[in-house]
Amino acid sequence: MDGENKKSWFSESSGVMCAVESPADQTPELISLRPERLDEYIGQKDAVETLQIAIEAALARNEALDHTLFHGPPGLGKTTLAHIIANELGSRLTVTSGPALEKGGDLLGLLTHLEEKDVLFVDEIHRLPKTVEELLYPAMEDFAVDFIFDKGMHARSHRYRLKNFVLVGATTRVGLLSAPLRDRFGIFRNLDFYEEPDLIKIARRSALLLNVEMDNEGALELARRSRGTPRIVNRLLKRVRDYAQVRSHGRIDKKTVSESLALEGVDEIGLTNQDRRYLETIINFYGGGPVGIEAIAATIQEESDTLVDVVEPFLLKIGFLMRTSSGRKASEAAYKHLGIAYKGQVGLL
Ligand SMILES: Nc1ncnc2c1ncn2[C@@H]1O[C@H](COP(=O)(O)OP(=O)(O)OP(=O)(O)O)[C@@H](O)[C@H]1O
Repeated sequence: MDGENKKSWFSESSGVMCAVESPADQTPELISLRPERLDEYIGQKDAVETLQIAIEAALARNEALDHTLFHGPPGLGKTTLAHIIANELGSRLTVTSGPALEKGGDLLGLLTHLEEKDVLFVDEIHRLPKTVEELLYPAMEDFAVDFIFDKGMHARSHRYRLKNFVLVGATTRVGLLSAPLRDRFGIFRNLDFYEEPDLIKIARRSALLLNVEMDNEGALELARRSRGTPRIVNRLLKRVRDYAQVRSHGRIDKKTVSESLALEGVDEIGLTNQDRRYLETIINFYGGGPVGIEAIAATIQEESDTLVDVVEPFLLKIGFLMRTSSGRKASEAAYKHLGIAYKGQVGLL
């Protein structure tokens, strides 16, 4: 395959779109803010150390890395780590996602194209259809897939050997993964929200790459408003950069961050209009809760999956939300932040 253009690849048989990248030919505009090596990756110390050891050992033994699963809220760096793993191994990366693999043939098309030690990244792996997931079991465990010909008493099976590839899975809902799939991952890491010092480092690194000047207070203010999430740091940084360029002197400081993010509806602790609407719904419509997620979703006309994956994890992390067996409840801290008088638990009034 040397010398061939390996940037993208389509499974013609199944029509599944996927991207294949080798370390040398990743599209620069897509990954410009993305760390490419483990030593550039900021934070998540335990996960990084586990990977460092596993990758070094696999390279020394000239073996494929164990299959690896990353779980945690969106935007914390799961996809970035999949790219880094491929870079560190010097392997090609094939990118797909659970919902894109509708039929067994879609997955087979990908698996049979993988070379020795290639990395297959499956995002949203919890959304793989059951039939496709079952094909993955022997592929992960024995590096083989079984084709069944004919039916009933004439049924015959043929085992097709695959190259020793590395599966990297990512999910925001680890609880939805079946036990057989979960158990086939040798490395299993949770990514948690980032602490302020790491978010500041990410903001500084991205500002440097975007060639924009930012002072210490500006970086701190941006970090505080980024919901512990690198993707949000980068997104807000681009908005602040625009604002600084057009309305200010081009330099990012505390004032430009506060003013520009106020326009975006992002408050001083990073809550967005959507977060506030979610909390206000629980408090104003449902007396503070407990209330079921479907009722909240219907009231604010949002997908319940979006609320569970995107909105709730950070509100739970900062203690504004409680998930009880009878439903969601807003905490006293949430009332205080929103400036609403707290009357204690409804049931106790
Ligand atoms: N540790 C990190 N250091 C620096 N930048 C990071 C780090 N983690 C993530 N980023 C930045 O945040 C962006 C989002 O990361 P990424 O796409 O890997 O998140 P994700 O967890 O895979 O999210 P999703 O599951 O929603 O795709 C990346 O483009 C990258 O620039």
